Amino acid sequence: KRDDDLHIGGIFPMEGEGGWQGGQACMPAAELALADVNARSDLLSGFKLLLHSNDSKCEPGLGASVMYNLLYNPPQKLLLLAGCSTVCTTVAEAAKMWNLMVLCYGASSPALSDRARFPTLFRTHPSATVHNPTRIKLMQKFGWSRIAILQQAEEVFISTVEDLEAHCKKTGIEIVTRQSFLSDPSDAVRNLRRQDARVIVGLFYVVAARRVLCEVYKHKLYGKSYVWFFIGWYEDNWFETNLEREGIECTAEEMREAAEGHLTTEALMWNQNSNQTTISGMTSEDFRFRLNEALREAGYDIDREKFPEGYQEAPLAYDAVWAVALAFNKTMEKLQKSGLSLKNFTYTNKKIADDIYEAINSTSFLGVSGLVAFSSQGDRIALTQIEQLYDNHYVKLGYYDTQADNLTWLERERWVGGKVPPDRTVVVNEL
Ligand SMILES: CC1(C)CO[C@@H](CC(=O)O)CN1
Repeated sequence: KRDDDLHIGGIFPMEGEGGWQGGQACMPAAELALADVNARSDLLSGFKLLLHSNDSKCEPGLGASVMYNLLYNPPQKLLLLAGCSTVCTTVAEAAKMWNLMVLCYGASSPALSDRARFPTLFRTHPSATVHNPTRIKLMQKFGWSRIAILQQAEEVFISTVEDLEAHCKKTGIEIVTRQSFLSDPSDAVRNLRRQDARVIVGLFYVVAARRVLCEVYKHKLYGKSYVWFFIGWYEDNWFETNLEREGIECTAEEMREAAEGHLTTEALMWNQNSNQTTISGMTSEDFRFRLNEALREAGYDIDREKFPEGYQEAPLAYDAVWAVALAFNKTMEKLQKSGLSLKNFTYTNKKIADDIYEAINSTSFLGVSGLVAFSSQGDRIALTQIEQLYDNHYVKLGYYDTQADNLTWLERERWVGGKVPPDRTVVVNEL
């Protein structure tokens, strides 16, 4: 039987200047998944899944024009894959006009968790708010009920802080001060000292993080009386690189001293149980091996750690294609009962769109990024990981499963002063 083709559009940030150019590793990962699902005789039998890709440079404007090209040029597309929060916002807001599902493999903005604005959006990349229940869990574990927030004035951090404040209200954690800055954090950090902040959650991109850390050093807002929560997806030695280039006035030694002991939270994007076989038949380490092969062929010097952007998120793109293939497979079976197939889909056919929506909404499989399942708002349900920096390297402290409220703790934490820093000045009454 001639192979019929099912077409999907792919919008990948590849060669842009700003933002996240994660398509560099995510597009090869998506192509690996495409080859794998098409090789499966038990999936989409009689059909081949084809991906038509273009570069958005992580620019919403270019992303929109790429989307229109994909939609107004044959063959008709059944669904769109996209990356970058800004591009996903634009694409997902428009896609509903064509009854198209949008699967985002690289979008962390909390604003996307909005079914009113984005009725057809799903994402294998967790929202930035996934860190918040983990932060709260750690505060409760260490008895911190008085915290401060320091954030960069960027949309993703503003909406993450709003979600964190809601969690704090619910759990009786007092926020003594919330300081924000555009690009120079010096006043904000000085205000933290004035408010006697001791447990501080920091939300900013990595360049701003280096500026913050140097101010923290200058104001001595570190050491045995302070606990900092930073974001865990900066590169490992972020606090001692690019200091000259970015005009950081602290030395690498001073930055290391200020960074000692800080905690980080991040969403898990690679299945931790590296010998667990996933739906593709691979373990996440098998996937890493094949991805590295593909990236070497694309010219990246993997063996000298020259990874392309998006390497961390590559499993999310790989699993996004599997989620599409499984959803299409489920939809085909359903349509077959009424003598139809996905070939009957048109941009005005809401009925088939609803079938595809329902199929994605009920997704649940073990991918290379872990269990793939979505919340009612289309958000990826993900585990988070907690690490601590000491002796200049990150040590895994544990994992948190928000759904099950289950904290796996490895008892490896170490505190500069030898005990858990208190969240406020402790007055010792001389007896
Ligand atoms: C963890 C990170 C770096 C957060 O930003 C995502 C990109 C975006 O949200 O635009 C990619 N993954």
